[in-house]
Amino acid sequence: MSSTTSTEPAASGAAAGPLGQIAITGAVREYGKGGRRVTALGPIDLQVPAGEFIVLVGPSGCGKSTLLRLIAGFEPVSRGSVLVDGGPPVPGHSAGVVFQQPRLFPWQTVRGNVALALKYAGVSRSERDGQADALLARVGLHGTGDRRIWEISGGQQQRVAIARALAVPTSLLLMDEPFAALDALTRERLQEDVRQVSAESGRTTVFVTHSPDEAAYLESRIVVLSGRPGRIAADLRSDLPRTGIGADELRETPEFARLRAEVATAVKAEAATAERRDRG
Ligand SMILES: Nc1ncnc2c1ncn2[C@@H]1O[C@H](COP(=O)(O)OP(=O)(O)OP(=O)(O)O)[C@@H](O)[C@H]1O
Repeated sequence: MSSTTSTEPAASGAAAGPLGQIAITGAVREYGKGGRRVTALGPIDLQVPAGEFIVLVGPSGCGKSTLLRLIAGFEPVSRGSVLVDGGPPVPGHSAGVVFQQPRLFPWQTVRGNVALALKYAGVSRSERDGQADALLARVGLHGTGDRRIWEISGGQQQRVAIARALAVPTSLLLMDEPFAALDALTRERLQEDVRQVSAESGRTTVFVTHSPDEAAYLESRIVVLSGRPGRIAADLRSDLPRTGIGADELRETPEFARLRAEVATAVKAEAATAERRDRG
């Protein structure tokens, strides 16, 4: 992906604290009412310094997406607090979010999809197309602005979704299994690119995945959640070499294999514990 753009994350309002910092304290999310109340997540305590890239993994249904929605401000906490840049997150403003499905507007062009996000971010009409093209170039889609959504591949659609998330003027990027529906080759290319985009933009990034391989490839801080209600079971950090080494070469190192196995073992152990508990 190209690093040439003038669209850098902007300050997200008057909130105090370093831009992109996430502070989660005793956060719990419950669903339902009365006797049917279910704790889906927590309590969670998690600090993510500004500019850090963390990967969230855990058994199915443990609350990974719920945690992301709390950080995005799409849902409130039932107890505890989630602060972004020192204040409560504001939905649509505190974070750029990429979902498993690109969720693009099919009646808009590729450029139009990104320009719409820029419109909501308050960018003037005269600047939108230029900034949209710069963001598209940044995610490897130079020259595709006039194409229709149905004319581009699934991988390219997900790149448009990333460009759209980068259009949100915040220092936080949240990604919820964004590559799960893509073929292996496209997925690997996008993994490489997302690491680069995140590093170039300096955004704090929280990336949810089911895949131990993806987790190990993407980052050195991997947070493993337990089975429901999701709590932090492990906060793994590795010193895997990540600069001056190609993706294939990295995947062939014994350190990478060890980290991938460590993540897989931790997730399997949490899933087994949750299963035993659910069976009573
Ligand atoms: N709106 C809701 N109402 C009731 N329960 C919900 C709601 N959203 C999520 N849940 C429950 O909360 C739990 C956590 O769901 P969540 O989707 O966050 O898990 P996840 O780890 O992202 O799952 P997966 O890996 O399968 O995508 C699940 O048991 C789910 O059924």
